[in-house]
Amino acid sequence: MTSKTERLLSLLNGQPVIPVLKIANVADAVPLARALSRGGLRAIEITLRTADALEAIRRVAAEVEDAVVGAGTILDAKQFDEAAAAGSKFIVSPGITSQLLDAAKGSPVPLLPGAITPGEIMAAREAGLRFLKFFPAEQSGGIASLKAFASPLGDVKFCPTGGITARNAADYLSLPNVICVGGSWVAPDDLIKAGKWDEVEALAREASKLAK
Ligand SMILES: O=C(O)C(=O)C[C@H](O)[C@H](O)COP(=O)(O)O
Repeated sequence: MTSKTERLLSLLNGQPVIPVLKIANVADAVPLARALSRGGLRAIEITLRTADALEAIRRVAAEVEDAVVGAGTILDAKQFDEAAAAGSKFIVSPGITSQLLDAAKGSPVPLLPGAITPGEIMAAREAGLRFLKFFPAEQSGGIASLKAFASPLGDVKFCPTGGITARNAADYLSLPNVICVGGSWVAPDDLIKAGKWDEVEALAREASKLAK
């Protein structure tokens, strides 16, 4: 374990599921983060896939004390810096580039980059990272691939994301090299749009009970 990995793991604090959020309307950010937090999912990933994402991160960081807000879909160093400046406690990327690794090296905010191949995992390892996102998980061999990594790349742990749902999350979490999973199923677009925060809270509560 390197110190950066330890810092990231301590932020996630054993949470089995990281909600991956797409916030179309910035007014939804705070009530959504509160609902997830009430349901036991304090660490959340707000993806930079909408125009309001950075403002959503700012608001959650400022207004939702219980939340540990991270930024997702970070593709380059500029976005890394903007997301960190907005108050992100951690940064998630679908992949890994040397520019991103450089940005993370110069920042106290830990990076969870995506990796799929042994070469990508080894590049992240060389940069001192021992905890990676495995994305897109289901489309990239899923559980079978993660099992195959366990022996040759045994000191690296994963947060599989992409295609994970309430149906298969427990199977991923049962793997020794999986620490948590990421997914959007706990905060579906239709519930956010309708402001059904109690239903989001119920989905979060169910997810937070999954054993790791
Ligand atoms: O934007 C990113 O950085 C991503 O990582 C993509 C998300 O992880 C997936 O969109 C979540 O996948 P689903 O749970 O299958 O919806």
